Amino acid sequence: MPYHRYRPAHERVSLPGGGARSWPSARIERAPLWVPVDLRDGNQALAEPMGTDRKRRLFDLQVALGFKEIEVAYPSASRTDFEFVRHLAGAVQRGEVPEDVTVVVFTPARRDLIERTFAAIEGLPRAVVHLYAATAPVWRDVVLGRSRDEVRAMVEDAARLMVKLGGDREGLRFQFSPEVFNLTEPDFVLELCDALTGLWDASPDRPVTLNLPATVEIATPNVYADQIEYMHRNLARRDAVILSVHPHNDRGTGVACAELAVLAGAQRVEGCLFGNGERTGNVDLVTLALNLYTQGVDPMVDFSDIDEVRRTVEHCNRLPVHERHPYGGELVHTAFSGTHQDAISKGLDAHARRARELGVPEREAPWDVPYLPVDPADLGRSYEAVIRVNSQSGKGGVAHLLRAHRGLDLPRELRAEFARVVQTATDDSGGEADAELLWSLFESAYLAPGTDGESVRLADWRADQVDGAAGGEYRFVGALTVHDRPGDYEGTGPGPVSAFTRALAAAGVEVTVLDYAEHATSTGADAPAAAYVKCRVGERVVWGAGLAPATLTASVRAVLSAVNRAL
Ligand SMILES: CC(=O)SCCNC(=O)CCNC(=O)[C@H](O)C(C)(C)COP(=O)(O)OP(=O)(O)OC[C@H]1O[C@@H](n2cnc3c(N)ncnc32)[C@H](O)[C@@H]1OP(=O)(O)O
Ligand SMILES: CC(C)C(=O)C(=O)O
Ligand SMILES: [Mg+2]
Repeated sequence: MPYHRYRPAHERVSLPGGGARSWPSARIERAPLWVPVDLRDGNQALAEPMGTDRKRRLFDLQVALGFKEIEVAYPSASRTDFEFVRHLAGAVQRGEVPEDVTVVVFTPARRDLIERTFAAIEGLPRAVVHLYAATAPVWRDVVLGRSRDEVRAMVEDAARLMVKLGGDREGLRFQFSPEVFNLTEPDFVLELCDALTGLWDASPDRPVTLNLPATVEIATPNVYADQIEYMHRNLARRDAVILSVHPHNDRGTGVACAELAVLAGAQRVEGCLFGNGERTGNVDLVTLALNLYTQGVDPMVDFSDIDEVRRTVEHCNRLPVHERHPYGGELVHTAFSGTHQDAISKGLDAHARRARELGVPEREAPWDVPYLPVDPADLGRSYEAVIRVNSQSGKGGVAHLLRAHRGLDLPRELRAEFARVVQTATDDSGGEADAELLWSLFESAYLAPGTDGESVRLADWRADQVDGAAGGEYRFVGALTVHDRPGDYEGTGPGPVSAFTRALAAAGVEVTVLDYAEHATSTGADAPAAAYVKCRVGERVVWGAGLAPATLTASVRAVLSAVNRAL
């Protein structure tokens, strides 16, 4: 590959002065103003741009999520976009849009298109008109065919026209974007921006938004941060400027660029939900907002039902969101691998314990679960999808699913034994074992072992405490069929299980119970019981399990399960 055709960023952009920068040691302690541009920048990148219905649906979603400034259209681009702004003007007048929400419309620096833009916002009580012009050298030379002075004249003419068309209108503000800011000479951007804030008479009461796009990413995020900090420190009328950024994602570092830009002084970030947009997309506002959230900072937008947000965005864009997309992708809270599942399962248990100790609901307890940077429940996700089992999984994940879906809390050794059963099945199928499949594997391995011709069958049994016996001796009496030879047998022992093993011994089946556990499978007096026993049957050591309404029956079934598995 001819890499020598490309030049490193430092040969293409350089900052005057260099040196002092404060962003590396800054922290983000509050959310910037997020401005979704899905309905303009995102929309212009779709094969089938949105019509009024889809645009309105996305707009309503953005309002519901809490965005306060929303770029809604490029009204001079198409009838569809123009009509959408007219539609919104009607909606605002009918009181369908909250009063603290402002719409932004986008225009190039061309007289006819600016006039059309102002016609679109007629009757809107609050709006931002966003002017853009290409300012970077290659764009000046190749696209516009204008010198720096000519570009400045073009931008100033456009800005004056905007003042003429709406300068004294209450509720109207202006915004400027020097296109491909990150490739433009810093002194030229400064010159243009200062000219515009002067021409538009920016004041703290009526600030101008200066939006500095990384239209095409070309460098590592620290370079963008330096460029933003340079503007932050050198802009005139700084207190009358809302410093905004607009990263794209060509190098896959749009999120990093936006975060470093905020550290460097940006107050406003434009982007799209789940990162739709030109080429590799605009920066993803969902990721940015939730990155803040998971640092304990109020993101000022609400993603507590992230799947609904994703579905709506997918519907409106007619584009899928990748399964691995940060925070919102189908699979991002799911672990398939054994050691991750084990850690998550232990982490969730520890979290529940911590909440109990603190006396707070689990949703309020501090979050510290391995491999899960955010509590899926905070995003409206259930824990069910967190752990999924395939051939890469181990006992932790298998045990977690059986507990979550069937209330079975297997003893540690049994987990390992059953995990091997599951591993064989998933290796054979090459696929996933969902909760249903796990249950049927458990049933056939433990609850009905050898059903087609069980070696030992039990019918008509009872286990009673022997009256007056010291220490509460038990007698077990039952009809046992061993290798198709039926007979009535009995045995006594200090507990019902040992009494049963003696009856088995009388029938010729030597069983020693090595370990035993039992529990209710849910809460409540009627909860079915589960019992697990580890037995030596002849030369073999195996686990058995039993489920029944009563603990005693579950225990007897567990021994029988072990015996049949061994034989
Ligand atoms: C980085 C960004 O996202 S910028 C936004 C890009 N978005 C879009 O382009 C979507 C909507 N665009 C459109 O519908 C059309 O391009 C229109 C209606 C704006 C203009 O259409 P047309 O008049 O047919 O022009 P065309 O689409 O070919 O655009 C190129 C022209 O715009 C000029 N131009 C490009 N940017 C600007 C600007 N910011 N201000 C003024 N003129 C500009 C180019 O120099 C070129 O002019 P030329 O024809 O004299 O060489
Ligand atoms: C803000 C505008 C000009 C834009 O979409 C970009 O530069 O990417
Ligand atoms: Mg853009």
